[in-house]
Amino acid sequence: MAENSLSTLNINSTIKLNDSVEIPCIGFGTYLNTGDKALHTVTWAIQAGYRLIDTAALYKNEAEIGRAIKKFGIPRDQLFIITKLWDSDHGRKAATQAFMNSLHKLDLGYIDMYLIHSPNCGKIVDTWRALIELKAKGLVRSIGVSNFGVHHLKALQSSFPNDLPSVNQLEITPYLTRSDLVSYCRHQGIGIMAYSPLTQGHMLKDPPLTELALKYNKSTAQLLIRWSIQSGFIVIPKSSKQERIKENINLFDFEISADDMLKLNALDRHAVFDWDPTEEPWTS
Ligand SMILES: NC(=O)C1=CN([C@@H]2O[C@H](COP(=O)(O)OP(=O)(O)OC[C@H]3O[C@@H](n4cnc5c(N)ncnc54)[C@H](OP(=O)(O)O)[C@@H]3O)[C@@H](O)[C@H]2O)C=CC1
Ligand SMILES: O=C1CO[C@H](CO)[C@@H](O)[C@@H]1O
Repeated sequence: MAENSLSTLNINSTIKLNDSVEIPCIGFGTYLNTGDKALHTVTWAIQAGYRLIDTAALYKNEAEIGRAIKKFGIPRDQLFIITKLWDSDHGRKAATQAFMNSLHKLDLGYIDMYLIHSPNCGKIVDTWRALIELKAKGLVRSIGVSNFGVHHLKALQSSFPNDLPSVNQLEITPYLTRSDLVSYCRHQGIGIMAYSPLTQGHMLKDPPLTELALKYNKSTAQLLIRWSIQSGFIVIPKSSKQERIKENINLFDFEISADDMLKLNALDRHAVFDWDPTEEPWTS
């Protein structure tokens, strides 16, 4: 996937995936936003203009997210809902059942994208077959993976050469650019979705970042999210606070220069702040 054309980027920009599904370039992450917090934050996110919501069975907030969306009353086809299959639910039957549970909890008619949360389970081939069937039945529009390394993708491709994942959701930031994996995904036409784009807060006061943010009169959080979008990634920042939720999508009025993109890329130090299953062995 090519880098985004800057002049055309706006809050409604989408990326066309290898299955022709159009996905918003920015979405709202929801890990740790549970119960009432999930209800309020998703409402604030939709009000602020987010149209993609990222959840997972693991996050235990699917029902609240579905309720918030229905209460808001936005037409279903204006939203893009992602949820994920957890590691304990692999295999054809278990994966199908887990999907149906998520579908039931969200209660939004269909799911836009279903991801295998990680390759840590050992039954990927059977699981992927189940996802292909769910897509064929029209219950999910797009299927993909998360935390897959190049060896996992190659193994999956050898069994399913005509059914590649539409995306690979990965932890990616200027501090963790994963250039080999990103380049492999690009060559295969697999979209890249950047999670933990704010380094989970850890690097937001890093001097090179604060210096650049000052130059653009933006926060370091905005600079990191904009870096992701300009890199051609779909990006899913999370916050539990209304002001930050607004701040994190208010980034279509500036553009990071090519030189500054290089400076940001040079911050790479393979800094992982979440987990990293991309390194795990493939077991099918
Ligand atoms: N597939 C996978 O394995 C994974 C997927 N994800 C997905 O990606 C999403 C985002 O990643 P996540 O790990 O949550 O981390 P993020 O990098 O999005 O960072 C979230 C942290 O940054 C803080 N924060 C948010 N906005 C600002 C701001 N403007 N200024 C200062 N601090 C800010 C938040 O605090 P506060 O809430 O107090 O604002 C929170 O502590 C997840 O919620 C989840 O949906 C994440 C990890 C793994
Ligand atoms: O999606 C996720 C999967 O699990 C991780 C921890 O084990 C979480 O941090 C994360 O948000």
